[in-house]
Amino acid sequence: MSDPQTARPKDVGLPEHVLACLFDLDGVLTDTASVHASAWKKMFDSYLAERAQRLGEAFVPFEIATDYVKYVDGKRRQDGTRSFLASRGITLPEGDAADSPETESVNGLGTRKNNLVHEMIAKDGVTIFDGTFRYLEAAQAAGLRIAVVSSSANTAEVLRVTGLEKFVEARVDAQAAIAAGLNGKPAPDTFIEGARLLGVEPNQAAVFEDAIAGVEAGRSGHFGIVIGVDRVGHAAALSQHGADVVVTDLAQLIDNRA
Ligand SMILES: O=P(O)(O)OC[C@H]1O[C@@H](O)[C@H](O)[C@@H](O)[C@@H]1O
Repeated sequence: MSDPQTARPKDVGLPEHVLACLFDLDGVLTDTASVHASAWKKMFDSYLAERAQRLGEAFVPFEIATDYVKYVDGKRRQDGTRSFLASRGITLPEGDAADSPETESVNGLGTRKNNLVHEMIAKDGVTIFDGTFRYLEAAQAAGLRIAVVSSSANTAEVLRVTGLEKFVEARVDAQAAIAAGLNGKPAPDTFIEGARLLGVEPNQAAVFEDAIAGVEAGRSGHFGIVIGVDRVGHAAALSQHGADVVVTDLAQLIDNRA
């Protein structure tokens, strides 16, 4: 349990009642939202092109600026797949986790995309944003507890290859959420679980999110503060959907504090 007497949340630009930080991973701590976005585009474009040809329809590509941000970003893999397909009026069978990448199912398309993510990470590694280490070190020094709450099934791997795992006291990822029967973002369940694991109430925790589904989860869970992290120029949408404050890098919270 964090000690309210010794925690100094002001040092990292957070309100005094905040005792813990719940960080999303992709797009907040690591530049992996862009990796996911490219993999989604590659997978959906190849699927949509093949489908259009088969059905004699026009091919309308997947757009990162609109389709990814609106339907996929921040959600669990299957939820993102289903949500984008629904926006195009396409319904596919769910299938299951064992589906091969060739299977025309929600899980099969998800596997195709996941294979691309693994190829990209193996080839190019993972980039960490400028302010990430500085902010995590400062948050730790300020006595704040730290959890990562991500929809990605690749969370543990990304934390390991980046060396960020040493900061993380609790992790709620796709596997943990599914095992515990928690709803994915935009439901607040996974952030509530992160707060619970750190021994704080939701209103004593700050949520850090770059995705619309994520700030919506922060708002509906009544957390202490929701910090929107805008890496792609969607600050207005983050504010509209639940961010109390929007920054373009975590270090701004230290540099611009009152
Ligand atoms: O396919 P994964 O690694 O389980 O990730 C699912 C989702 O995880 C989220 O963290 C990302 O914002 C999404 O872009 C991604 O699609």
